[in-house]
Amino acid sequence: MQKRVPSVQELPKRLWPGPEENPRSSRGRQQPLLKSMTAVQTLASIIRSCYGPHGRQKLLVAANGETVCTGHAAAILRALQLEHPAAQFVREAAQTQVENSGDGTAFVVLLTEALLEQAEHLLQAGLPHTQLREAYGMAMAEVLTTLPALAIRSLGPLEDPSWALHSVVNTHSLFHTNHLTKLVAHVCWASKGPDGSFKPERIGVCLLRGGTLEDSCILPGLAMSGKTCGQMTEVLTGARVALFHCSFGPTSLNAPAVARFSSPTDLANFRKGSDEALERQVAQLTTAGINVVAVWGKVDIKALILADKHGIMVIEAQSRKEMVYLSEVLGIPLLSYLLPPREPGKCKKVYKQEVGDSNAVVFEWEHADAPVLTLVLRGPTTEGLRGAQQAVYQGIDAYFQLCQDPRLLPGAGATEMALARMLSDKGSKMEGPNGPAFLAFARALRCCPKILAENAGLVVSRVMAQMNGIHQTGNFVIGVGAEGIINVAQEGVWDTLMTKAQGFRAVAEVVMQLMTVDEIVVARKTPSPASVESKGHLSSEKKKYLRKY
Ligand SMILES: Nc1ncnc2c1ncn2[C@@H]1O[C@H](COP(=O)(O)OP(=O)(O)OP(=O)(O)O)[C@@H](O)[C@H]1O
Repeated sequence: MQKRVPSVQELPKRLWPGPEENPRSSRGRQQPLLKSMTAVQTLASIIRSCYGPHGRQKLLVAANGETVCTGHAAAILRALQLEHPAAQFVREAAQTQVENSGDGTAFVVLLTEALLEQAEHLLQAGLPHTQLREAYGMAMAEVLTTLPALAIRSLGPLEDPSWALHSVVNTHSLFHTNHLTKLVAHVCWASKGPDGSFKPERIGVCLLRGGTLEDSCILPGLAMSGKTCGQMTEVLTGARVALFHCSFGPTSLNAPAVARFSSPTDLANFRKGSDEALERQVAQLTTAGINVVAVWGKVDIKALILADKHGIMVIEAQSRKEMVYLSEVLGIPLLSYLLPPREPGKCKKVYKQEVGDSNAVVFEWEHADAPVLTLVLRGPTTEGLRGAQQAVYQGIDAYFQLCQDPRLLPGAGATEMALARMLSDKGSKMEGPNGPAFLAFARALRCCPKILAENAGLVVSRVMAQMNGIHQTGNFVIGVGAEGIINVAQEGVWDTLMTKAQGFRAVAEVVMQLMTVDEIVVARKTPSPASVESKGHLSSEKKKYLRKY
């Protein structure tokens, strides 16, 4: 039977009657028309409590066993093992957002959910998919056109960026945020090239356990956590580096040979032989011009004595990630045998640096593309340091965005509220199905300030009513603070225009796509037809392996 499309006059009536007057409402609630609705709602319910500066943190244990305490949506999404394809799809969009702009992950997930919820409501009321998509597309275009007009501040080319980065760095950090924001601003500013260009890869971030976040500092070049082992603690000119992820000592225990001894002389000869081999290996490094060796593994005392004899500086690294990064910067491989690399990694100098009671090793280069500064983060726990590291990366990414487009929007939900007001004004004057769709879009946008208020423990209805009242007067710098509504311009809460615009585009793409899906069919790995047929259950097996959500 063909579905009847409601007339233009009929649709608004269907959208706003009481529950008893809407014959489809109760039926619709049991069976969502948008098949991705439940999965997206579940995903959003995980992220919701982390949104904004009063959001909660999650203690995550990733699949590799690494623990991190974070409120960053990107880290939470990364740790989730999602099975539902729609949830995976939303996660991918949110991850693309964070890869492109470093921020706005939660925004993408939460606004997607809110828009789908509103779309579901309109579909239940009988609005055809095609018309809904078209109207949502028009509303999104209005949002993207209006957005630049709301950007009332911009970062000057010679201005200290601390004020602009404060809310980005501050959102998920618990302590000493001013100090951290100042460090991020300083490191970004000072690493700019002579032509004023800014490259995030010119900044290193090093985590050093010990002290507090207040003890964090900036070092020149690339600093890594680790200690120098022998007498050589610095190479101040022409450093030639080799990197190893094996022990710095006799040939690895993984070697296939098994030594068999029948007398003490055999043992003495074997020892002499392996000592000679080790001496040859260290001498080979010197011949290849290596004078600095960084090792992700144990440092053997005999090998260290030989290294000292040959004037090689030996560094015992403490983080594999830092070794991988160093290998990328130097352009040399991480070797698993004690052999010289084909080409040594070159840098100007390498030296030991004490930071409080911890040790770091600094690499400095002369060429322009190498890291020029490292922000060294201090703190008592690795989990806390990882959270601070994420805040630092978000700050660096935000500065990168501001170098491309310096415009900033009022934060704390003020921009979303202003856009909602604009769409409501337009929608209420529109004829036909576009009107309800614009109003639904506006309701979805209000989810952002609503969640901020919820997470701050405020009375949501009161805050929203106050905010709405002031926005109606044309004052669009009113957002949600810790104790109620705030003037974001006075409080200095800003979001970058680029991040917000990219976020809206990402949401548009996901929502439009998910609205077209009428069924989600997942093909499971099927057993071979022979084995299934032999059991005589082909049809039921087929059903089992072709699962519908
Ligand atoms: N001090 C503050 N007071 C009020 N609102 C703030 C403050 N700092 C940040 N915000 C607001 O919090 C919102 C951003 O929250 P959050 O950082 O949790 O979301 P996100 O950027 O989408 O996600 P993520 O940072 O996890 O990628 C923005 O609207 C921002 O303006």
